[in-house]
Amino acid sequence: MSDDTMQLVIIRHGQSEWNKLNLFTGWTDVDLTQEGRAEAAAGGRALAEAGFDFDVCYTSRLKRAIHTLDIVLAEMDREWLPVVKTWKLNERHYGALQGLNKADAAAEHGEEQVLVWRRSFDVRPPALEPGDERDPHAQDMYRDVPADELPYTECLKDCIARAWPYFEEVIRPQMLAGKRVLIAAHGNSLRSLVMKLEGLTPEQILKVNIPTGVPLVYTFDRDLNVLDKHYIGDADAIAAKIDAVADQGKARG
Ligand SMILES: O=C(O)[C@@H](CO)OP(=O)(O)O
Repeated sequence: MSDDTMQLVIIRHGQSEWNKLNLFTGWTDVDLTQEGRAEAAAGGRALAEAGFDFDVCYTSRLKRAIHTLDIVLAEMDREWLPVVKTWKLNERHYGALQGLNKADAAAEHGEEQVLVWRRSFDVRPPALEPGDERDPHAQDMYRDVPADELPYTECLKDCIARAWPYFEEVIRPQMLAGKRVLIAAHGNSLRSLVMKLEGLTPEQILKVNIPTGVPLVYTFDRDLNVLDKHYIGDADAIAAKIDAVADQGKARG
């Protein structure tokens, strides 16, 4: 890579237990399935085989992303790299939908409504009630976060409002300093970054689905203009994975 370009690799966690069950997940801290661990390992091997290396890694506070990163780094023999875990890269909070089956929700409320909840830019899912057992205010993992910053629900716009400033203030300076950055995060926290990095409109981001466990490589100039973007892996298999994510919101046929 020449001095006037910057590299960023992002990877969505591998299949989680609730991806497998097709449940709205958000901030629910579920682990990877065996298939999810295998996806993460394949992603790590693909990065190693393509000659990628990193200087610093970022992930969320949720174990499905943390474990994905651990597995990727193990495959690359880079377990010693610094890793920053931040709630700002957590999945979008899915409010009171967390734990509901997406296909059941489509059967009950209609596929259009589920598409709005899943992919609209600025419509929030129904919020958690304060005191709900899923309320992040009551969870040890967020005890250092100011209470007024913790959500009861989030639309993509809300997720961008926390994830993008973190990228701008923390990650971008690392890239400008020449550090090669790897981010392991979630479908919608990564869609937040993709929307801003690529300057997409709300209509364009609606159609963007990120496959599990596949590294996505960006090359930028120093002003963060995208020069190149590509997934690493078999194009047909990746397209099938992207379609599978889009289809999760359909009622069972
Ligand atoms: O349930 C979730 O938290 C997300 C990611 O798995 O799902 P969706 O793709 O429906 O936004």
